[in-house]
Amino acid sequence: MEAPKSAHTPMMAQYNRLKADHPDTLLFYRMGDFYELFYADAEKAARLLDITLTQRGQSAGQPVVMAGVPFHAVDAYLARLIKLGESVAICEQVGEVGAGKGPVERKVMRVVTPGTLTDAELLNDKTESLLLAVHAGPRNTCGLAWLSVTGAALHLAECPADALEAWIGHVAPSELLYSAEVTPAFENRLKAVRAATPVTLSVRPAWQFDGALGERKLCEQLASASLAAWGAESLGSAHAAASALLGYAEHTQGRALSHVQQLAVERDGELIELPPATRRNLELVQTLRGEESPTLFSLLDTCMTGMGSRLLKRWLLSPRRDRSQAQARLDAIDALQATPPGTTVAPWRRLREQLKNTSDVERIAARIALRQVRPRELVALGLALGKAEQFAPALPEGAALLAQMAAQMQPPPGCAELLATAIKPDPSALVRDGGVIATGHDAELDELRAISENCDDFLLQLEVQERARTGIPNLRVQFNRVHGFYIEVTQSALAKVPDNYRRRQTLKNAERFITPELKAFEDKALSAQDRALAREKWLYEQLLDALQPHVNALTRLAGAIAALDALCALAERSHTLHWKAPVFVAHPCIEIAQGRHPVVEARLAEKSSGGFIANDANLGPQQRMQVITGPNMGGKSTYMRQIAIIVLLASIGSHVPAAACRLGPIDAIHTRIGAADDLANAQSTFMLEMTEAAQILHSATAQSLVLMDEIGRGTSTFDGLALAAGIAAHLHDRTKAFTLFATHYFELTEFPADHRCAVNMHVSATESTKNGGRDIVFLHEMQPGPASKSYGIQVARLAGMPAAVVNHARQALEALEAHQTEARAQVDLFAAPPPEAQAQISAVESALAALDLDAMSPREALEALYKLQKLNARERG
Ligand SMILES: Nc1ncnc2c1ncn2[C@@H]1O[C@H](COP(=O)(O)OP(=O)(O)OP(=O)(O)O)[C@@H](O)[C@H]1O
Repeated sequence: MEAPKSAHTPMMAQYNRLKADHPDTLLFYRMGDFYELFYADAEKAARLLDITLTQRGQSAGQPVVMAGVPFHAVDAYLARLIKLGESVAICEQVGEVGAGKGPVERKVMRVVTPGTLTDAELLNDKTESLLLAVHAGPRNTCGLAWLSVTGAALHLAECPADALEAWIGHVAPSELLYSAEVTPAFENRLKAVRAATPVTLSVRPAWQFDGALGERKLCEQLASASLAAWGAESLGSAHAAASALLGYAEHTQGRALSHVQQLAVERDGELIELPPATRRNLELVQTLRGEESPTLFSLLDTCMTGMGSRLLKRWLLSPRRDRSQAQARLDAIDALQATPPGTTVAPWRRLREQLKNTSDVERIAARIALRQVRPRELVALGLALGKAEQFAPALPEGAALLAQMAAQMQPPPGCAELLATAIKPDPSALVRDGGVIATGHDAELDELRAISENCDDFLLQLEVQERARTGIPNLRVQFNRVHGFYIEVTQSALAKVPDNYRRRQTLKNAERFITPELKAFEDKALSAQDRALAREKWLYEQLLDALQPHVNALTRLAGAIAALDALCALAERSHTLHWKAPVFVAHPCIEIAQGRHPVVEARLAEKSSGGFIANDANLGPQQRMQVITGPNMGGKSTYMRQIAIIVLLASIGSHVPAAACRLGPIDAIHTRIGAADDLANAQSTFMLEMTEAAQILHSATAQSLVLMDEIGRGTSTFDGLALAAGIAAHLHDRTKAFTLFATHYFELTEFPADHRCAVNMHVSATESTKNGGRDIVFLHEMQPGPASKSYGIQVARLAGMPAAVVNHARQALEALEAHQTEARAQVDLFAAPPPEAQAQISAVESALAALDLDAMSPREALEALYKLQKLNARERG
């Protein structure tokens, strides 16, 4: 019976079933050599990838709209879609073609999403792609759980609900999961995060955020009976987030993440706070224009491996308040820099040579666990294991951290040998092409290969034999992939062809034949090839099984190599850029001798445009605030930023660009610099400026470093000045943070006069003798005291302002200055505001407070209530 017109074709019915399981994901449906997309997916893909949209045939009475990409180029298309924040479900043909009646069996093998990437082609070597799940828990706390699918550690944290954005900023995920049942207000906050940073939001069903399930899954993952060893047993909200996180990661990979066996719990208050504004303003990993270089990280990262770069970036963005870890790294750098007696080369140099070309053991280990590893990666892993054996003996003694790493540097026993004997030294890229398993690893495979390899000998022998038998001297016995084996005879010799030759193919000048003997050989050879390929696939799976027990040790080894690489890079940077070790002290201070801004210094060196002028900075209990004045372009921002960067570098355990540095405890680095309209959040420059300043005033403490650059400039002069004065006073009197306060308001140079922990500093500049003293020369030196002039007009002249405008401005300035001196009212900008009126306490309230309720009998309580009522009536007249 014919199917009704309204029914889908069997293939489209299969497609629809698969698509129903992945409604929000583009479905790549494998058809032969193409991945096809249908209907709305096809339209979307055509738009995003600029591929052709076609219509073919009909299903359910409708034309089938489709678009496709060739399977061999799929990685490039995936990369583009992922970059645009899309997710893709990859559906493969898993059944035998032509085995059954309907379409070949298909299955979604994995889902590629921005936060769960595993393919080397899609991942950036130096950047982790993180998946974060957030859960709005009870009592105003949020649970967070995050991981990198190609890493070994799962992270948990709980934070107050209002700190969620800061935590998301700290984790910087590529993809964020949240429950379908969060409140609209919560969802709006996440959407605001997405507007400001490139993160894909993925909504998951509410039941997946289940605390009990999460705890169970975590225990399973860590092979532990409880989470107590990690101090994570009571983090219910984080468990709920972990449940969704692991569920989703497993769903995308189509299997459990057996390699994730480490847990790290991050607690509020352990890290030095680096709010997103600070990361941005200090250009830590991205320039203000959004580029990857020049940044502090691009300057710092001379790591030899991707693992090292990723770890160094993590160190840079997660400095700890407790300095023991930083001190351990500093000790390790010392040991790496000390040239051992009897040698001339510092250990870091030799180790960096050895680290060169070491493959990404961390990601390869994860891909082994996920069974996605490619043959060539296994060869690279084998080479890395060989190298790893040399690292531990080359590590210098005397640093606890290095000793700890040496213990983890032992490659898992037997792993290198297994790889060397199982995989060919130069295997094909893909297992399905064959030529992957080494000769001698499996007798059956060797035998099957021998049959096809002996082919050449057999064909030669047959050729000699048939030439002799037929008397055709140019007869050839050959093979091609399409037609198999054949005997080729030219037209002129056809008369001599024996009876047992069967015609196989006619060409222009020749005929091709087959004989029963050749046919028998063909069957054997071809089936041997097929069987060899199937055997190789099976052996590869066996090899992956055999490698599973090594995954844990490989991951530990990868962590140790990455740490060694990052430490050697820090040692190299310190040597090349003449940095010095900081010293941590317990009392509050930031003391820097001859500090430099490393990125500006490098840029000046590149352009050979003069040396960088180093400057001291001294902040301590008696001098908590510097009010910094000086001309535009004088170097105020550079000076302030360099102090923050030196503090940060010291806090991660790096040497610093200074002659010396002593650093007391630091809990946060806050910055309010520059003014860029936040169009995405529809905030004006001034609004943004005030929002950021308000956040700083709320969260900074006496152990925070605060950079305020030209606060108040986004509004009228009086408003701006008044606000700047108020903010300075708050930071000085209440917050007591270490504050660098750069300003163009000269009035603020009076601030230190009656604020004893503030001092004036200025960047020096002078007028050149050329051009009638009208040009300015920046000296970039920080000097005590306020600046004498602002030189705005000279800077404008330097910038190429037309002479007429400059002259006009100069005259106007003279007039303004004369007027201001006469009319300046004596306003005390910094006078404390009158105390807020104390609310009067009523007689009823004080009587109520005086009652000792626990000591009263019910009767006494009733009497007291009558009295209070009477009192209230009297008070109200
Ligand atoms: N210490 C220094 N040594 C050498 N060059 C410097 C130094 N500090 C700053 N510069 C140079 O001066 C330029 C301007 O510096 P910076 O932006 O810090 O000035 P500014 O005083 O903050 O200016 P504005 O008030 O306009 O923001 C820098 O880009 C750099 O090239």
